[in-house]
Amino acid sequence: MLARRSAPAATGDSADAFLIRRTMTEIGPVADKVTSYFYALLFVRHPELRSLFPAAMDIQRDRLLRALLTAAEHLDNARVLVDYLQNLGRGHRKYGTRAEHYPAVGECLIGALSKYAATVWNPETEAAWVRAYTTISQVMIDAAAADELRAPAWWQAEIVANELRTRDVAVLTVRPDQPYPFLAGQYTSVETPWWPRVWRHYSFASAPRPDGLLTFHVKAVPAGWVSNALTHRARPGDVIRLGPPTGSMTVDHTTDSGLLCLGGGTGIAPIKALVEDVAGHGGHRPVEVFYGARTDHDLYDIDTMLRLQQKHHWLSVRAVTDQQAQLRLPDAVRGYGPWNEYDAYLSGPPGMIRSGIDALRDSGIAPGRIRHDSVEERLVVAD
Ligand SMILES: NC(=O)C1=CN([C@@H]2O[C@H](COP(=O)(O)OP(=O)(O)OC[C@H]3O[C@@H](n4cnc5c(N)ncnc54)[C@H](O)[C@@H]3O)[C@@H](O)[C@H]2O)C=CC1
Repeated sequence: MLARRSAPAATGDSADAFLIRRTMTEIGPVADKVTSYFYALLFVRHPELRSLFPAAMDIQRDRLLRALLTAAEHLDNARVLVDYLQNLGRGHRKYGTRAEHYPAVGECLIGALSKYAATVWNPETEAAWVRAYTTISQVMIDAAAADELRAPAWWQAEIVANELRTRDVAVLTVRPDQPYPFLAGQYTSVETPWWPRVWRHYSFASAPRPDGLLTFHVKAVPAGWVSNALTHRARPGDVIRLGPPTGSMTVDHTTDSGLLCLGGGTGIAPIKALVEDVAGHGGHRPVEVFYGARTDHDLYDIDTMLRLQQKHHWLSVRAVTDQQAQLRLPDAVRGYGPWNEYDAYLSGPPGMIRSGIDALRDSGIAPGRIRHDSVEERLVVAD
């Protein structure tokens, strides 16, 4: 039990969850100020923690606070919360976060919240936040400690190839310095030597390979420091750092259901990994891939996908370009089917994921069978 369940029963929330949501409603309109004040407090009171964060804090934005608030929001949903926090705790090892840092963060979080939620702040609210933060941090600390026994905090990986496929999309191949176990469909965080402590997410573009190499598809986006460095600057021999693998967009090998996969732009990367994964398990199920891009030229991986289609009778690949179809990827999928016997996998820009979910539900796929990475996480994938 993560939070005490008592009144107020009207919302189904525990008393703590109610007080926490009330604080969050209050700070919602001034979240930017809360974030700035929180970091100001943290770095003034605990200057030794400054080196854990990137030099330019505008890149960091509100990631830490947002993670804490996401956790607080799910206070009454123990299963979701514990999974989320364990992942977060493991992921924090690569930043150099240690157990003794957590109380400092908690104290500054409460300092920032009490200042900006002053009208609803009282001793009960403060006590609720202290309880919630104590639980949150303990789950993270325990998960980090357990992970320490079985995996490094980060991996170093040497770039062995950087193949520019279009003006702004590169396919990177890297060799981790030690075995890197992951599942097809997952993603990781990447730090380049040029922007220390700035981490960005990328999906694995291949299923685990016998040679241990990993591949990523990176699109250089405007003002994207990491993506531009990886696309245009990284050369064979350069060494990047990788965080642990994460994400649940993986294939359920206990069933033989078909897979309906929508990959938009560089979102095709994990879809290609899923196809290889199905092939590696014998390919006893239909896989239908819809690969969307703005123009034909942007279908930078279509040759690979068509080669896979030629090789595997159970795989069908359809390219959909905005230009040619006059409609976007999710709408194109509505024209095929029926899909009600399929598990669906969505990967691409947040707008595509949102409208893709609607289109797939309309096509009769149960919500529980639609898999995609968190849109919020994905918002920081590309920059
Ligand atoms: N590099 C990687 O490993 C991964 C990247 N991603 C995400 O995929 C995205 C790829 O960006 P780009 O290549 O620039 O893709 P893009 O913006 O060119 O869009 C690709 C496709 O998505 C469709 N689409 C875009 N916005 C849509 C909307 N609002 N509604 C419906 N359909 C829409 C378009 O029709 C197009 O077919 C980024 O957001 C990135 O974060 C996702 C997973 C893995």
